[in-house]
Amino acid sequence: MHDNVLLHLSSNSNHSDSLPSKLAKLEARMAGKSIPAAKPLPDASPSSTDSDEDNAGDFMIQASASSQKRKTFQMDESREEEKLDQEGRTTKSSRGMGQRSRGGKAKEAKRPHSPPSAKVDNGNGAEHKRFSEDERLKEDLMTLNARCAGLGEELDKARSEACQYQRTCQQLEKEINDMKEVQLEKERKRLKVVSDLLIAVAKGERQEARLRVRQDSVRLGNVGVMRAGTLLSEVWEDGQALKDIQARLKSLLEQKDAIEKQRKLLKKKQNDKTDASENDQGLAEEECIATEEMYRARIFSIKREEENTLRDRERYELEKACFIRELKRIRDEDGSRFNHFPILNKRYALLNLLGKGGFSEVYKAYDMVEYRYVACKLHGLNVQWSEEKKQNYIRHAIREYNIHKSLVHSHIVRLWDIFEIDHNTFCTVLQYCGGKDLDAVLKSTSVLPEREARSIMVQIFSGLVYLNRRSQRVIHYDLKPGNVLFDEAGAAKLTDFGLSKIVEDEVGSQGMELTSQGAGTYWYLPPECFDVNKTPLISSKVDVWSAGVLFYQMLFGKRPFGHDQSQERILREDTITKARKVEFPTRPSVSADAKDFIRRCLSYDQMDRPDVLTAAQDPYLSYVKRKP
Ligand SMILES: Nc1ncnc2c1ncn2[C@@H]1O[C@H](COP(=O)(O)OP(=O)(O)OP(=O)(O)O)[C@@H](O)[C@H]1O
Repeated sequence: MHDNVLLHLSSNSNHSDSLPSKLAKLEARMAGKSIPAAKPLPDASPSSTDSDEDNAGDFMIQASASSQKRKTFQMDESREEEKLDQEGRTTKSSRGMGQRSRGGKAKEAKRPHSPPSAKVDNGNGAEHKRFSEDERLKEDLMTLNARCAGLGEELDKARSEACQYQRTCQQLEKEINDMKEVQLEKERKRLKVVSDLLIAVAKGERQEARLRVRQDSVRLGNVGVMRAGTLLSEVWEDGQALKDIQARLKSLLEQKDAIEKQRKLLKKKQNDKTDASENDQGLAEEECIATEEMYRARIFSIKREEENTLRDRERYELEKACFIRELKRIRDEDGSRFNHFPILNKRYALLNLLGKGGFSEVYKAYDMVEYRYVACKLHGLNVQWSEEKKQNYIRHAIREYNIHKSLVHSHIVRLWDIFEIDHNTFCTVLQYCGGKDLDAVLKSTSVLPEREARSIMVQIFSGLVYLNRRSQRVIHYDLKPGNVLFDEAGAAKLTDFGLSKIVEDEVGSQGMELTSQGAGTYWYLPPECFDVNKTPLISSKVDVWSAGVLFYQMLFGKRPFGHDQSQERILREDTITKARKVEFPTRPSVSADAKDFIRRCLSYDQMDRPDVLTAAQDPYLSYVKRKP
């Protein structure tokens, strides 16, 4: 805005810049009066001007030039006014200028013009005319001088205003930059405070975890080191709780034995008293029956106690499994090269280790850009691997990333980010699930009530349906308890798409070729994946089988096929290839509908097994009862 005004004023000043020199010339001419007085004034008519250029002389030329300039000046003024009006920014000074110019015009209008006279024939008339011309020129000169001075003043004022504006702008710019710097510094401090607090909390949690483990190890046991020759190996040493349980069981057994002995003695006594009197016999029999009843009651009570103690032992085993898991986690955390609370990629503050997989460590972390907890999965390439193997692993991870990042569903863990840490390590950033994974749940409770297990199945199938309704269908292929996570609210979410397959559009109803045979966790894979005679054709029915195994495990605390077998033994003994019929334990009691659903999911032949979309519609998984 100010620039416009400036430009405008400076253009005016340019215009008036020429004025002083012109005025000086005019003044000089007037002072010198070098106009030849004897020369008659030319006829003012346009035709006479044309015909008599010598007679007209310099003065007339100047005069006509002067009036021409006046006109131009007036035009300039009116243009200037128009322009200012248009911009709606008429300053006070320009208003003054306008008034002045209007005053000037008024004067101009009042000023008697010297009409070209047809009868200029005597000296007096010419003298008079020259005099009035001189007067007019003087007046013009004064007006122009005043105008010139006014414009000069305005120019100075505008220049000083411009300088002021410039200084203000520079000042403001500096203030903005200072404020930005302060803001950045504050942000840095804030993040530092946040990360320091998070780290302090995480450190506290670490200490607490180690203290708990130390305390629990007295009760639950510990891993000790055993030396056999030069070989050192780790062995589990039972804790006091198991020793107490076993001592209690032993004592109960001894008590039971003692009572049994006494019972036998009593029986023997009864037999020996057969020769006593009838009366005595009656009394003795009464006594014997009462004693026998007492022994029986005692044995019942011992058995009850025994059952309770066995339950305690079961609980102990579950606690021990969790304890060992925690021990392993702490040991992995202590051995991790990321255990010093680093900030990765300038935004992820690593806190505590959540767990370690085959080739990865998963840390709980805080995203300081999005302000949320995340799980950072650090994939480490083994430095001893060949370059080809490393490239293979990276290709595999990128493939997994590309599949997983596009999945957005409430029952699928979100994948937010991926970045490189160093030449041999990269990190994927996942949605943090604050609950346990299903594996940990099953290690701590062995079986789940049917209602709870069914709800988890409904959620798993919700995720699977999403995978099968997308334009690019996905077979998860690695559904197992460790790949079902729970968030803080208890919602189940599928994760780990490392083995998943994309079903291409042209795949027929028979399914797609399984090219990566041998991968996966065998307890959870269907028979078709073990077919060695031909390249198996697979479909979403693989995930239906795995879901059936998961459901069975949640309800009965064990896997339906090869539960106690190692992966290697499952392959060697063709356990799954022989898994034609699923058997159910009698306990715990589970509804017939649940068993039927499991049977459908674990149909040996793919043709008989429902696909994901059909299984998800199963009445057993529907909370809304359908009308028959
Ligand atoms: N998004 C997550 N939120 C919270 N915990 C997670 C998350 N992802 C993984 N974990 C935990 O981190 C641990 C290691 O996970 P990871 O997926 O690396 O292991 P895994 O599945 O046991 O191994 P692998 O992938 O090699 O089979 C597990 O205990 C898992 O519960």
